[in-house]
Amino acid sequence: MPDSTLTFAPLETERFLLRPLRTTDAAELHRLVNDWEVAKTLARVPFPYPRDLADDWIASTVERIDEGEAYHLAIARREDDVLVGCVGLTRDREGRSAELGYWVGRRHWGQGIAPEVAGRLARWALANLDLDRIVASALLDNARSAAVLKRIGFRETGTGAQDFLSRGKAMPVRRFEAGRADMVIDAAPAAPAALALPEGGGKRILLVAAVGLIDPDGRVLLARRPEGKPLAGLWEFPGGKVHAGETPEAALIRELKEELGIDVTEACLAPFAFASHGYEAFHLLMPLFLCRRWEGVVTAMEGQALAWVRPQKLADYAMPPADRPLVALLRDFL
Ligand SMILES: Nc1nc2c([nH]c(=O)n2[C@@H]2O[C@H](COP(=O)(O)OP(=O)(O)OP(=O)(O)O)[C@@H](O)[C@H]2O)c(=O)[nH]1
Repeated sequence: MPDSTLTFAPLETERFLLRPLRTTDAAELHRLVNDWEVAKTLARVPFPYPRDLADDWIASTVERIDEGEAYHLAIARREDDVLVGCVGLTRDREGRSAELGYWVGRRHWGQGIAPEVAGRLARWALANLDLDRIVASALLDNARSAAVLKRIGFRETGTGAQDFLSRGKAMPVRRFEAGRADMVIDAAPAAPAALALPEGGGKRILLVAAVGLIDPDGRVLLARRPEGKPLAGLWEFPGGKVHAGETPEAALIRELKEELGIDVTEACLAPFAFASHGYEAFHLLMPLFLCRRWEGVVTAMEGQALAWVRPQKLADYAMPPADRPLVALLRDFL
């Protein structure tokens, strides 16, 4: 888990690297943020901004990344590591939510930096931290920031008031929110297993084969959907779409080799139950097999997080809505 600055792998975007701040960023950070045009839009930044505060702030961001509490990162140009601003996320563990914020130095405005970096951090967070939603706010008269949030998938939820350190008073703000469904980049699943459209229209049926792999201790394998896929960050049973001309068993054997590097035979796949669930863009039909025997070592071939989970603990993992009935059945059966 990227919970430490030692192990926190910088996030890449097309033009920038989002990396932990360093002590050597302090002078440039101070130069960029000690600017009324920037500070006046930020709730937690004083103006004027004392030079020492840059050092203290950088030290605190490093600590908070290590503790997994907040991820305030430098926006650094990939070609020359020049600092152009900051983007950050502060967690509220109880609410399974986090607050997104960002600023870009005035000399770097007009290049579309904010949507590029804020979108990347929000997608990363939903895929890798145990969050269900991200919130953000923009000053009522900051149309530019509101447009950034809308562009990356945030929905406007209302208005409110927030204390602004730079202004020394509470200011009216517009509030925004995004969950997994909002951040999806590629909402429509690829076509392969689309069965014919039902007469009279309606949603197409997507056939997906999945498996409950069970280890000798009776634990079930869950895999986390990686960033970039719909529902990123949710835990699911390994598997995938059934391609045209494939049986569910053949699809599963192929997917288990591709995703987990293991060999499974059809004889070891026992039909167990199925999920039938209406998503917005399609209706999912998903047979779930159980499997206790395979060859090879379970390996995250696509870098996805994996977890062997006791049946009673399955409910602690956020899973796609289609899986809920399957979890209950598994818990009773195992
Ligand atoms: N494998 C799997 N998919 C599930 C589960 N529950 C569930 O709703 N799904 C849905 O079934 C669909 C599976 O598609 P996928 O994108 O994983 O299929 P795939 O591996 O072929 O992906 P790819 O087309 O990106 O290669 C997704 O829409 C996913 O959200 C589950 O427990 N396991």
